[in-house]
Amino acid sequence: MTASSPDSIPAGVQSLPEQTPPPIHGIVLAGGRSSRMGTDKALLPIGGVPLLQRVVSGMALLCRGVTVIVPASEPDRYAALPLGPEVAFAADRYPDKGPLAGIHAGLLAMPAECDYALVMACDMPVLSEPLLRRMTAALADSPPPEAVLCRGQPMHALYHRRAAGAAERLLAADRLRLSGLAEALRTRYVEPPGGAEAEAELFLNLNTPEELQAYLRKFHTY
Ligand SMILES: Nc1nc2c(ncn2[C@@H]2O[C@H](COP(=O)(O)OP(=O)(O)OP(=O)(O)O)[C@@H](O)[C@H]2O)c(=O)[nH]1
Repeated sequence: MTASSPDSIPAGVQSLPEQTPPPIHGIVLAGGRSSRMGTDKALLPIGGVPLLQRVVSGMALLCRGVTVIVPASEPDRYAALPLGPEVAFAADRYPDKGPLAGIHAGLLAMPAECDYALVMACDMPVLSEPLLRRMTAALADSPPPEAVLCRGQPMHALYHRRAAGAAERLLAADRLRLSGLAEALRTRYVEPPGGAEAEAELFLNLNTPEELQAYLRKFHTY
C-alpha cells in the first residue's frame, strides 16, 4: 500500500478506530420467592437504598434503558420505588418458572434499538464495567455470539434478543436450568477481569441472611 493509495491510513493514525460497541439494554430479574432470605431480596436496604434500586442505578449508567422483570401475579411489586424514567417493567410470561422465565420475558420486552441485553439478578450487588467491556468486545466475533458469559455464570451476562426463542423452547419443555440456555446458544465464554480469583466477588449474590451480613461487614454499607 502506498501513501497515495485510496485505502491508505492517513499519516499520524496508527490503526483504524475500534468499532463502536452496540447499545446494550439492561434486564434486571426481580421475581422469585426470596425463600432463603426470608424477606424480599430486592428491597434489602444496602446503605439505606433498596438493593434493586442500587442494581438498577448501576445498570442505567452502563445500558441503554433498563427493564425490571417482575412476577405476572404482581406486576406493580416495585412500582413505588423511585427507579427513574428510563426504567420499564415487564412481567413473566411463564409464571413461577424461575430466572429462565425472567430472561425470556426481558428479551421479548427489549426496545428495538438494542439487540443485546445485559442480564442481572436483583440480588447481585456488584456490577463490573470492565467485565461488561470485555463481554461487549466479544460481540465483534464473526459470527457474532448469541450469548457472552463469564465462565459459566448465567447472570451478569449478555444475551442476544434472539435467545428468547431458545428460552421459550426450554420453558415449554419445562427444562428450567439456566445452563441449558447457554448450551442451546452460540455462546462465547470470557475470563473475569482480575483473573479466576475475582470471580466469586464479581458474581456475589445475596441469598441468605448470613450472606447479607457478610457483605455488609465487608463493605461497611449499613
Ligand atoms: N422474573 C423472575 N425473576 C426470578 C424468578 N425466580 C427468580 N428470579 C430472580 O432470579 C434471580 C435468582 O433467583 P434465585 O435466588 O435463584 O431464586 P429466588 O426465588 O429469588 O430465591 P430463593 O427462593 O431463595 O431460591 C433473582 O434476581 C430473582 O429475583 C421468576 O420466576 N421470575
